[in-house]
Amino acid sequence: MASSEEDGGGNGSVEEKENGKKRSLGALATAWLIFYNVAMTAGWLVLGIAMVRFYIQKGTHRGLFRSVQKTLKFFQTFALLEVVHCAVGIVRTSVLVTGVQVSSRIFMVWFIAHSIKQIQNEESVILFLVVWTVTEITRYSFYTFNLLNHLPYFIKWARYNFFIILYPAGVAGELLTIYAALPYVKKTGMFSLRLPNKYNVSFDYYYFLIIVMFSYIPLFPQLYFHMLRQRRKVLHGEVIVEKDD
Ligand SMILES: CCCCCCCCCCCCC[C@@H](O)CC(=O)SCCNC(=O)CCNC(=O)[C@H](O)C(C)(C)COP(=O)(O)OP(=O)(O)OC[C@H]1O[C@@H](n2cnc3c(N)ncnc32)[C@H](O)[C@@H]1OP(=O)(O)O
Repeated sequence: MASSEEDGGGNGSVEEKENGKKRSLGALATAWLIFYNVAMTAGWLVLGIAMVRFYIQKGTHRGLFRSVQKTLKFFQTFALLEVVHCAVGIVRTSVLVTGVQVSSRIFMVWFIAHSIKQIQNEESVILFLVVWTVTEITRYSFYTFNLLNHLPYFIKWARYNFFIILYPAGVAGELLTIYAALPYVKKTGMFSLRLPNKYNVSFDYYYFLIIVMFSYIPLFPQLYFHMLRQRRKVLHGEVIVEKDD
């Protein structure tokens, strides 16, 4: 998975550097991105406030996922547009990096937390929810202020430092949640297709989940090192020289 610098990408501000020159992002694209990022910041803020209020009022995490799930599903699914942004080139980040990040989140929301009610009260669900919320409030406000050319340093700092802890914590929450789902999936055979059937195809969701868990081993470091490279570039001004080949 190439880094965005290696792709020649990794830029979505009003003015983009291209081959050493500055390139203006169209007014329409900029306006859309500002709208998108403001909406996403607001959405994740609403989610964060709802979680804090729930915990203060009820004094427990039980029922928290259920109470915030509509907002979570809406805004996390809306993030599919990020892959579109990369694909159409208004945000020059790698489609692959963004695709892995967004699809793993969509998978967690719809095919794990939504589909398996029995695991919704696990502490690990709250762990990834809190981690995602802090990450996304920081990330979308970073993009918004960056597009407006008024980026406070502490937001930039938070964007490129919080992930050092939050990424492994989020991954731990996600993996523990999938792990907690395994016995239920095995017992019920959900989303599985057994032979014989008219399609002559068999699929076992239980083993699929185990493969997904193992796929974190090669994929997560790629995302983490991508962010470390972004951090070096943005906070320390390091230029990553493209290879000729
Ligand atoms: C079907 C089953 C699939 C199962 C797959 C299983 C494998 C899963 C392995 C992966 C595990 C992931 C786990 C994960 O979910 C856990 C967490 O998220 S924990 C929380 C911590 N996470 C993070 O901090 C990362 C959050 N995500 C991201 O940051 C991005 O999604 C990522 C693509 C990883 C990196 O983003 P990007 O490359 O864009 O980096 P930058 O933020 O530095 O941006 C680069 C430039 O692009 C501009 N940009 C990007 N997006 C926008 C936007 N929306 N609006 C405007 N501009 C944008 C940005 O400003 C930068 O421009 P510039 O260089 O000018 O500053």
